[in-house]
Amino acid sequence: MLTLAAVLALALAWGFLPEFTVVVVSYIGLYALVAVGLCMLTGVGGMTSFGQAAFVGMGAYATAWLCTSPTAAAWMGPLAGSAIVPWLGLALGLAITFALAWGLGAITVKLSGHYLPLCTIAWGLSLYFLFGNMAFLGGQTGITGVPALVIGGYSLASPRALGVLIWAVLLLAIWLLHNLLDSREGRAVRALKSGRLMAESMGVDTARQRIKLFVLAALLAAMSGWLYAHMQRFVNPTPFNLNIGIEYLFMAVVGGAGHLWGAVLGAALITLLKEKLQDVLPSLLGSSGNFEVIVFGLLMLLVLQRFADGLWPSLERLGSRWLKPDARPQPKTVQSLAQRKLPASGSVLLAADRVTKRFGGLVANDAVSMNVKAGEIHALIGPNGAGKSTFFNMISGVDDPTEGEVRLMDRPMQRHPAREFAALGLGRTFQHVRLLGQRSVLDNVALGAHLRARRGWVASMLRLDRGEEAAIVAEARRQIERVGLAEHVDAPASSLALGQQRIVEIARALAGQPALLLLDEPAAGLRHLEKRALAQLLSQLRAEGLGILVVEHDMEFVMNLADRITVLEFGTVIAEGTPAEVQANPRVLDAYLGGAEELSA
Ligand SMILES: Nc1ncnc2c1ncn2[C@@H]1O[C@H](COP(=O)(O)OP(=O)(O)OP(=O)(O)O)[C@@H](O)[C@H]1O
Repeated sequence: MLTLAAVLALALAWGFLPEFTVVVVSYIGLYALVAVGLCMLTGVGGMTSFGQAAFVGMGAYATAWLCTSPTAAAWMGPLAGSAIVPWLGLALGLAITFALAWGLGAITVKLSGHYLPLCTIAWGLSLYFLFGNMAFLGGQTGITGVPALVIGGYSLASPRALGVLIWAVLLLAIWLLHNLLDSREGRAVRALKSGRLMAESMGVDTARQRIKLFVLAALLAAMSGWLYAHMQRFVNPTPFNLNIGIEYLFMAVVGGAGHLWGAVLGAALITLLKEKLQDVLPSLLGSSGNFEVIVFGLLMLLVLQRFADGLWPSLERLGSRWLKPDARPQPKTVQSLAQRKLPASGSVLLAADRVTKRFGGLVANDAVSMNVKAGEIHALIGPNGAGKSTFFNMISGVDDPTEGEVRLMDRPMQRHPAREFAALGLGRTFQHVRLLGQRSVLDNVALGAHLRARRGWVASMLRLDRGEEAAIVAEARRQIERVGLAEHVDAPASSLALGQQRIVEIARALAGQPALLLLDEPAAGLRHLEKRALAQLLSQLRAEGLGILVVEHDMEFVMNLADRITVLEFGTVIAEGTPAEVQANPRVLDAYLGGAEELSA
């Protein structure tokens, strides 16, 4: 609301603002366009890039070259010099950026940790030097004589006219990105930040999403470069160097990486701050040194120290004291999501045949064979270090067995990624809870339904996915109610107790309508009554025909619930049978220290 009011006020005042202010506000718009792309890349997707300035340069140089080069003019024939050329320049800039960002992204975004930011520095530097060393791009002097944009015969030569286009493009970009974030694809993009394992297990193709995000941020930067070239009317390499790339990152982070309006705030603050420092410092400290760079650096340090999440979240908190957040509109009729036909009760869903996993000399799983059938709860137990988690990884696509075979729904699954397991009907939870802590329970659970819907990025951006999105949200609500967490539906996931977070993970798995559910220590951290409710829920799921495999240390829970139990010790199956058979097995009793009491719960 407040942001809308601010934008409206700016629109009304636009005609009356002094020329200098108009120029500054237009620059803020240009920088903000790059910063919102970075906000998606870094704040939402968790990938840091120092190299965005190079993409801005790509957009600027493409149009500058096309508009001024005699070679380009010869290619264009009668079109040369017409008002359409800058628009062709935009198409050229976006096309080159798209191809380059896709290529660079394919190589770099696979890298994790500090390697990715280092790579962005490397290509950011390379592209910057390329601009300065290419004779046809004018070397260090650059290209002059870039024409003004013309729309429908109306020239955008003045900053006041071009500024309107810049802010229109920025607002359109924010609207599209906001829509994207509020969709199934947006949830998939957000999931990237919590690591590949969780996202892939929900059916998200993480490599593809990361590249798409990277290309999106690069295209926004190129768009900004195009507008910049037609505002400045000349280009040279200086505004596209690494320092500026770092400043763009500052804008996104100071504003509040992950918040689109935070990027606009960051762009405004940093532009105004630099402007003021350049004015004030020389008169205070003399003009012999670049003091503004030093003071700017120190101020950034202070802001980041005080507001680690950026300024926007603090502003939002302040605003929420006076303004109620907009309620999510609830559609009256909701279409239903694709339904999976569950396999017949008793059919084998998962079969592990002599699965062996070696870590160097250590055999974590030694020829483990077991199966899970539809309509049964199968428990996998064993002392610490017995190899349960390793086996869990083998049967969920996280890791491949050294030997042996895993079949899911009768299909061999070697070297298939976790998302293909999810597509075949495997839902899972994690030993160490993997939720997006800042997002609501509803959002987290809705991610589980990712594979039950189809709409992609473009449909999401244009809000053509509303029917499907409403169906996902309705399904997520249904699953949250089913697991008994209805009162927490809008709470951030991290505000729940750890035991409840495990239940949220179960609801998320259920939202995918799995045929087989793998639960890693679901009862850990639950209180007695909560465990009873969980046991009831799992029994109900079994009655509905789901196959459930539970890895669990709580013997009372397991013995009262499971139909069959497999016991692992030192990576080997030492027993398999009903709870009564397992409890009477001397090898099992031996395996558990003081096992007699522990097992006969
Ligand atoms: N990535 C790995 N590299 C080397 N060794 C590993 C790796 N993962 C597991 N191990 C080893 O394999 C063995 C089995 O570990 P695993 O985590 O599967 O046991 P677990 O039964 O799940 O134990 P817990 O109940 O404590 O979770 C352990 O000795 C462990 O140290």
